[in-house]
Amino acid sequence: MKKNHLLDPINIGEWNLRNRIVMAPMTRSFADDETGVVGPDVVEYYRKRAEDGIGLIITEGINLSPRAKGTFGIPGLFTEDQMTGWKKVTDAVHQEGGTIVAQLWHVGRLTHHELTGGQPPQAPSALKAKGLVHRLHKPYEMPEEMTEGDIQKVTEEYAQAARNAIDSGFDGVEIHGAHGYLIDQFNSEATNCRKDRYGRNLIQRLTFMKEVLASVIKEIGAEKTIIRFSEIKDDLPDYKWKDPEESVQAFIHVFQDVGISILHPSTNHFTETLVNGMTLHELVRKY
Ligand SMILES: Cc1cc2nc3c(=O)[nH]c(=O)nc-3n(C[C@H](O)[C@H](O)[C@H](O)COP(=O)(O)O)c2cc1C
Repeated sequence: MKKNHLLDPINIGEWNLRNRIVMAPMTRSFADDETGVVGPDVVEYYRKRAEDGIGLIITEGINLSPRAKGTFGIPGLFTEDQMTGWKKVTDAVHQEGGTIVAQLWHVGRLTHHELTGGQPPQAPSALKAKGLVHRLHKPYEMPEEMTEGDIQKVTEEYAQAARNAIDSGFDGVEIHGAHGYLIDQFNSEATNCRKDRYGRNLIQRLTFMKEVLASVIKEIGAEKTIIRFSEIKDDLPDYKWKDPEESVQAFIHVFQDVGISILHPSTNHFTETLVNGMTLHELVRKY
């Protein structure tokens, strides 16, 4: 009989995981909405998952700045109080023998000024998302097109949030590059019509993701960094990569260029887009 390795230890990056069970990132909206600080309920939530034996916990998406926030109750990693809150979570998980990484999230255009302290949403291009803001139930607003200065600032915020994660006791970070949020808005031709070096064609659209990854890796190292990416955009359910094989190849080239090797493809909804009979995971493995 073929041996099942699910409960065998495995080394990934810098982590010696006790088994191969990974908890997917899941937004819980448990944080104090005003401060983005997590409380004892969040400590207990993650402690329990570690006690239950999960090998690697990837947290819910965490805001890297006030402007990154897309709905109510999302925690942050950009103030001292937020870091103090997370330190209690990471201590509790480590006491249970677990490993935990922080998923860093910026929603880009998928928000509203009522959620971001009065600031308008920002995005690669001034293209408004269809539909209503999650739980605010108001239409999305026209985002501000980011200048090169804005792009530089947000890139630095990713690196700072990654540093804050390590200083709060996390074992690493996952960069949320999937599901139609800011990085994905740069990656996709549906949401990026820039004419500068961040747009124009597939390779250049991936420049923002590449620079974010490079700045995070410079700050904390590639051995502590995961990238999540996907085809599906929550706000554009019918969107499909025009040429999935070309897209996956371009993504993998970026990952190789910056030296990141811990990949988290989100296969949610990819199943209809089998390429030559291959799933997204098989395609990723091919390149
Ligand atoms: C309640 C809920 C919240 C989620 N929040 C996030 C999130 O914060 N970040 C993220 O990358 N994915 C998020 N997801 C997607 C999950 O990580 C996962 O990809 C999805 O449930 C599909 O599962 P599968 O990948 O096993 O098919 C969320 C899913 C659920 C059900």
